[in-house]
Amino acid sequence: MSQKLNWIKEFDKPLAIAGPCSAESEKQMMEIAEQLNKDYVQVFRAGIWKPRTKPNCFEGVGAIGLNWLKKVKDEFGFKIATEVANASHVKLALEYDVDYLWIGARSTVNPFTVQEIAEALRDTKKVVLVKNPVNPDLELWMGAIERLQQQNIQNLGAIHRGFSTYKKTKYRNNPQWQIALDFMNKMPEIPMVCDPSHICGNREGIFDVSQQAYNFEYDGLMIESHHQPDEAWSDAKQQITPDRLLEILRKIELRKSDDEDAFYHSKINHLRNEIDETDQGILETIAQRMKIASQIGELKKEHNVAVFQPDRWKQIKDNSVQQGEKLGLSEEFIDKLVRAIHQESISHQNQIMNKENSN
Ligand SMILES: O=C(O)C(=O)C[C@]1(C(=O)O)C=C[C@@H](O)C=C1
Repeated sequence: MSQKLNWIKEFDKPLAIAGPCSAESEKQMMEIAEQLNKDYVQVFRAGIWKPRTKPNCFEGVGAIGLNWLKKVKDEFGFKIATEVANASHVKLALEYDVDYLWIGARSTVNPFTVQEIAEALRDTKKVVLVKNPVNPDLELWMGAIERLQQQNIQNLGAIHRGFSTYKKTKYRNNPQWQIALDFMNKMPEIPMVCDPSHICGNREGIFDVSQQAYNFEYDGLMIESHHQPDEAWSDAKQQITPDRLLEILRKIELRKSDDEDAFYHSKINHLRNEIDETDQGILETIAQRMKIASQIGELKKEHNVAVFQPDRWKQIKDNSVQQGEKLGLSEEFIDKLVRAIHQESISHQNQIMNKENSN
């Protein structure tokens, strides 16, 4: 936490940004603001301009909603936040003294858009948060932060909202935690906020994803909250009531980076040694497997047989998934692991084939 940018240290509790997916009416905004617990929620969010997948959907109330946001700020003392997707949104949001502006996942993918927003925000002291791009591209996410830094914008943060997939998983947007963890490693000063609403796409998973984020020492949460979630004009399935939100925020456990306790240290060091030895064994086993694959490669070359053998590959994959299940390893993990091993194996065999060809 200590090396993080100062803006995140302003609050005595972890950052919680909450409020409706979309501003719908002044009454809706005031009712939600009234119901959100001020001890746990510091920032009130509402979408004013909504980028929607399909045309003819509700695309946000537009600038009028900024009046309602401003009223929430004045009457309830929340800081206020909204999404901006172009320079005119930025201009209006600044006019209405919006405190936190975020760049949405569909904007982060486009460097022209990010550049336009960054230039419109030049020198601002407002907090600017960048959602991960919809596609799993760490460089694009970091590149957006760099564009903002180049415009002398210093109060920056990132929002992890998960990544689109063609094959639907239990998540609306697959978290792919490793990408966010890599981001935190490469930009340790940038606070990381998790958006479990967009990761889950439903109400049920929000606690687990939020807790997982805190298990990784994230700095805050952005959770969509509506006084009548079923009636919401956008993303109804993933919004939760202010009461449920409070329950979640109270229940979540925070984690620290380390513990001074001597017993903890000796125990974890011992276990980490065991991990190192096990990893060494895994690598030796994989290297041994590659030697066998190379022998198969030589044999195939002699007999003019193709490297890729779809039936055998399928058999290996199915067997591994079955074995993995017995060992408590997920199908998703086994699938990735055997694919990586197979890819390395066929690349060894290709080298053998090509080397002999060029002689
Ligand atoms: O069984 C083979 O033919 C191999 O070359 C081994 C192997 C593997 O590494 O598992 C590699 C390539 C084939 O597509 C199938 C399997």
